[in-house]
Amino acid sequence: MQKLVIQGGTSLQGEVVISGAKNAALPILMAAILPSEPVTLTNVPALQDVRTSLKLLAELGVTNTALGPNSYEIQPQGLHHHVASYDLVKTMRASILVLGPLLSKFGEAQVSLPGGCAIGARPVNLHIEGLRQMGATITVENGYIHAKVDGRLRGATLLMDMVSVTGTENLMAAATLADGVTVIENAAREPEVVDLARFLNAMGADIRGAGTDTITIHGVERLHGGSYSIQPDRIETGTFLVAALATGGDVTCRNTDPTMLDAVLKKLTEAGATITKGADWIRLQAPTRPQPVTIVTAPHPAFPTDMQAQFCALNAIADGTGWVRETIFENRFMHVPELRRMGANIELEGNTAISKGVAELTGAQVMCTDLRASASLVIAGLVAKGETVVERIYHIDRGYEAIEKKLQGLGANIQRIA
Ligand SMILES: CC(=O)N[C@H]1[C@@H](OP(=O)(O)OP(=O)(O)OC[C@H]2O[C@@H](n3ccc(=O)[nH]c3=O)[C@H](O)[C@@H]2O)O[C@H](CO)[C@@H](O)[C@@H]1O
Ligand SMILES: C=C(OP(=O)(O)O)C(=O)O
Repeated sequence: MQKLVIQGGTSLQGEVVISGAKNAALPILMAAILPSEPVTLTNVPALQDVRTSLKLLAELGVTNTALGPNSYEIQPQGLHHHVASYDLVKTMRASILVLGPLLSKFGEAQVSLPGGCAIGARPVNLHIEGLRQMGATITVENGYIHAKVDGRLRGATLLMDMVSVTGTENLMAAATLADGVTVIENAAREPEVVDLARFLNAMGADIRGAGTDTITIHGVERLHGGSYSIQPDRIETGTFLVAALATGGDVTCRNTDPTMLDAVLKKLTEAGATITKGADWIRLQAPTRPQPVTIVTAPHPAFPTDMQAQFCALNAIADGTGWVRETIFENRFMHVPELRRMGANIELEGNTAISKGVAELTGAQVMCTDLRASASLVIAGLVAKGETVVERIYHIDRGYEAIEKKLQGLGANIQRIA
């Protein structure tokens, strides 16, 4: 199994180009089933999750042609199969995003239940309830969701019990081809929901209100083909900025969008960073040592759960005591015991990680448990004295394109070894 080997202690300097967003690319790839003509997607990040999505689509008959390392033509005309198998779904929870588009376009979908993962149980009851309200018959048997609809889905008013990002995306995508008007209330406001709406509208859908908590979708008979560029990854951007701050560096992220990162930039500033920004770039200049910060994760526009592990690594070396409270997932502190192995002084009290910053972390052999936990270990390794070996990096490859190459470009001493 591949590992990352990091010699810590170098401050990151220079420029890094941010990739397209994983969490925008995945719903858009699944929604590319919906149009009746080919769709060209650009700025698609080269990630394991994207490769899994393309494989899942291919099994349904939706083939693709790579037009370059980050662009694909998706051919939805071949859709002829309706089963998303456990073998693929178990490697990528976001496979659930195929449910709404497949049911809406094909009239039938059989999708393996994704099950829980390292960060929490992550049920999909809201996805299922919403589709039922739109007229689908859904049963769960033998670990699979079996969904069917006679004719088209029907527009409905869907009040979401909780804010769910992929729940909102699944229902919004399904509603584009439904008969009538669908209103999603208490919708997720994440920028990735907005990117999906923009994509679907570019293919002829009629979606209004994405980015607010009420989204209205007027169903249309068909979607056409076209081209779309995936938005930049705000979480990758935030991760590089935290790495820059933790290492006392000076880094500019290019091809990004500062407007999606307000909560993260606020916390970086509180930690002592000087932030400057333009339309598509953000520069971070670090102080000698970061100040501790307090963070409460919550749905957008509040602080994103996908950035809390990275800030745990930052608090670990800050000049004082800080804390991070996780309110979205029940088990998202798997990085804490690993950070402790590197000398961090972090206590867990319920859903809060309280960190007394230490002057120095020391390199160690550590193990990734999930995607963002992996990012926090890489950040800690960049700061630590000596060598850090990060194992099980298949987690990191799900969501960070060429992470070691990008960090090498900023001067880090990091190698991928087989
Ligand atoms: C591919 C993708 O975009 N993944 C993101 C998405 O995950 P994902 O869409 O899976 O996360 P949700 O927004 O759905 O989850 C929020 C909370 O709602 C709960 N819930 C969700 C659905 C449901 O049917 N029932 C239910 O109880 C979840 O267990 C969790 O506690 O949003 C999360 C929260 O910003 C991010 O961490 C993930 O990176
Ligand atoms: C939790 C994440 O992703 P997923 O929902 O794909 O597991 C993430 O991107 O941090």
